[in-house]
Amino acid sequence: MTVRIGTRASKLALTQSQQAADQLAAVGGFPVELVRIKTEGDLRTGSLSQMGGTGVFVAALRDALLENACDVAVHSLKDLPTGTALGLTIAATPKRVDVRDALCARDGLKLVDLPAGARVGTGSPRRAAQLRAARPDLDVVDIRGNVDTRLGRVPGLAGNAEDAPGDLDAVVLAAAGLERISRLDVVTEFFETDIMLPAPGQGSLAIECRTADAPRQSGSGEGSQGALAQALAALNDEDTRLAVTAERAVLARLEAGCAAPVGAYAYRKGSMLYLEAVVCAVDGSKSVREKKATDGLTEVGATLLGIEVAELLLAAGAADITDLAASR
Ligand SMILES: NCc1[nH]cc(CCC(=O)O)c1CC(=O)O
Repeated sequence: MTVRIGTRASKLALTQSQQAADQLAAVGGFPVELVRIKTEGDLRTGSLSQMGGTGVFVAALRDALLENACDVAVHSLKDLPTGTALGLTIAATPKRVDVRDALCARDGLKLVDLPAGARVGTGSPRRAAQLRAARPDLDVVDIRGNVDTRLGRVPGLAGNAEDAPGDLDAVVLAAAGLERISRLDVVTEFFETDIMLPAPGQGSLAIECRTADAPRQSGSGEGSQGALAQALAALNDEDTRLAVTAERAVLARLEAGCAAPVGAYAYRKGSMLYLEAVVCAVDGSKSVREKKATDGLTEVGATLLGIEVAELLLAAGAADITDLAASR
């Protein structure tokens, strides 16, 4: 048996798929190969909004799983819509890496050093809103493209000899993506979560497979599981699973679209799961922020925590300060 991992062809996707492949092969003892899946988002160059948002990247991989063109798909969890996919299961969330957003600026500048009017690029309304709240004098510019394209717009950060001049003073990217492609050298400041709450699921991967191949819940006879299911179970990190479950429950309860300016971060400490979430006005003028903890360290407990925090946000006026349904 060779396990086929379906992947997008971007550098970030290939890197994280290869890492998951190596780990699966190591714990499972079976051969693993990568299968490149072309997605609509890779083939077309138009705006993401016209294609239905980042979900298009995910949909092609899910189709490939259901059509048996691959056995496993590795997603960035923050790009996965909160709805479930019929016939598929998120079989593992490996231990999460750095959840923070990171400023990548010219000349080693930190946020406080950027001059008034400095042009800072991000395609994320969540990052734009929190940047503007911290520094209302910045010119936040909407950008898109893969990580290398974005870095290429800041002088000195492209990482190649024929460095383009660059039209931005800085960009904001997830530390996790930069870490995975070994480009943490471009970070000039890591934003702590009090300045910028990350996207729900940021820094975490979701390893998805057909439900028939997925590990069964404990208590239903582990010995009879297939080799793939056992290997997937070994890759799972339960604290990561609880945290991202709570974060994604906030999004789901808010019925927030993929471009809604919502941040959420949960983490387990001892016998408690802590969750903090924010909803912002995109212009940075207002935000509501709530936090809560639970000792219910189960999927259900984490989900209820997310729902409770979402309801606190709604009670505090979240729906009045921003268009929660915003998608692109
Ligand atoms: N939307 C793009 C995307 N999807 C996942 C990551 C990497 C970070 C992660 O895995 O959470 C990135 C790049 C970025 O936001 O800078």
